[in-house]
Parts: sequence; structure tokens; C-alpha cells
Amino acid sequence: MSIILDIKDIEVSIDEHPILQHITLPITEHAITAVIGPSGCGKSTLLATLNGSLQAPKKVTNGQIIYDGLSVDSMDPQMLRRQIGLIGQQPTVFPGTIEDNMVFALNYYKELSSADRKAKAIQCLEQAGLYSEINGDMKRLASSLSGGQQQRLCIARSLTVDPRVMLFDEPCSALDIKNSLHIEALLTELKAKQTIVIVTHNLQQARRIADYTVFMNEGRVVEWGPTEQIFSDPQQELTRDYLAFGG
Ligand SMILES: Nc1ncnc2c1ncn2[C@@H]1O[C@H](COP(=O)(O)OP(=O)(O)OP(=O)(O)O)[C@@H](O)[C@H]1O
Repeated sequence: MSIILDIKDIEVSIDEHPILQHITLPITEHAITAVIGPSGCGKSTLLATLNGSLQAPKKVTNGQIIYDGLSVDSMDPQMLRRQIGLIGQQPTVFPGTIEDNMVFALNYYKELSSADRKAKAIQCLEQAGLYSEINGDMKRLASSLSGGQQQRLCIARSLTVDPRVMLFDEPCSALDIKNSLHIEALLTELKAKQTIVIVTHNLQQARRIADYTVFMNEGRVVEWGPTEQIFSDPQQELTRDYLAFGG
């Protein structure tokens, strides 16, 4: 499988103080990569760096990210975020109906007929396992969905613009086990078409769904590799300690 995102010696700083250092990682296409590590180690910062959505005062102070052969610095930020979507912890549905949410990005990005937009919306809702749950009622208010359904609506909404990479920042942190497993199944399905990077505090979740796992500590990558290898035979003491006590 090929490398879709090649992260080369990335450093991110606030004022002169680095919060990410020497991050070098290949992200494999059509795979799930989990990023784990203690609170404050820089996981969310890494995700935001990947799709150019880092907010001041944080800024990239060294290194390069190559997306599909192109440096992300040279890409139009909107185009970059369309191709590499970021889905946060809390679902943030827009006011209005499910349909309003689903056609929002399509109205903005694509010159499609309204019938095409609706067909795409339905297709993405089906992919997220939501269309049958709402009995096809796209006029229902998005805010009337349960937390887990709202999270899946946010995922379905981001699918409408056909991102190639989807970054998830603890997508299950506010969900119960049933909804978490639903999201896990969805991510596993999505990797046939997309590439997934997920930040999670749930080590069992990483082990269940990720092909690759990255362990970070204090702004650095301590160790990464195939998930089974990281969990069953970690090479670094810091990783061993985190897996034993920190998760
Ligand atoms: N806007 C900011 N101003 C100052 N420091 C910040 C800011 N945002 C993040 N940091 C610091 O940068 C470091 C990395 O933060 P980040 O949110 O990326 O960590 P994380 O691993 O995602 O944490 P968590 O697991 O708790 O969500 C932390 O030390 C954090 O305190």
C-alpha cells in the first residue's frame, strides 16, 4: 500500500517553544492509523497540522508534509481541507434539518443539480448507517438526533465532498459503548475508500480497529508500527509503561 501523507521532521511551536518535535511518519493509504499518548502530548496538534487547520499561536516551524506527492504548503487551504477532513470530538451539527447539513458542503463546492446533491446526501447517510435509522426523513431537525447519530451525521456530512483522508479527534469520547462500536465499524468500512487517522485515548479501540499505531509522548513520536507489534512487542520502555498503566 502506498503512502498518502508523508510527514517529515515536523516541528510546531508556540512562541519559540516547540510542542511537536521531529515528527516523521508515513501515513499509509487505505489504512487506519491510531495516534495514542498521554494528555497534552500533541495528538490534536498533529491532526490539525495535517490538514492545515493549526490555529495561532501554534505554527509549523520546521519540516514538511507531502500529500500525494505535493507539499501541503503549496496547496490552497480550502482544497487541502476538502481532501483531508477533520472531525472533532463533539459533533457540531448545523442548525436546520439533516438535509440542510448534508447539502451544505455540496452547495459550496460542487455545481450539481439539486437532485444530484440529494442523491449524494442519501448515499453518504447510508454509508454512515443513518439513512435507515431516520427512515429516510431528511426534513427532521439535526438537533433531534441522539449524540451518536449526530456524530455519524457529522461523518456523513464530511463524506459528501469525497475526502481522501479523514482525521478523527477522539470521535467516541462522548459516546456510549454501543455508539462507539457503531463508529468503529463505520471507520473500518470507510478505509476501503478513505485513509483514516484517529486520535484515541481508548487503547482497546486502537487495538481493535487500527492497522498502524503511533505512540506519542511530550511532543515526539516515541514509536510507531503495525498495531499488533506495538501492543504485543513494544520496543521502547515509555511505550511499554504507557500501554501497561497509562491508557
Ligand atoms: N492555544 C494554545 N496555547 C498554549 N498552549 C497550547 C495551546 N494549544 C495546545 N497547547 C499545548 O500544546 C500541547 C499539545 O496539546 P494537544 O492538545 O495537541 O495535546 P493532546 O495530546 O491532543 O491532548 P489531549 O489528549 O488532552 O486532548 C499541550 O501541552 C497543550 O497545553
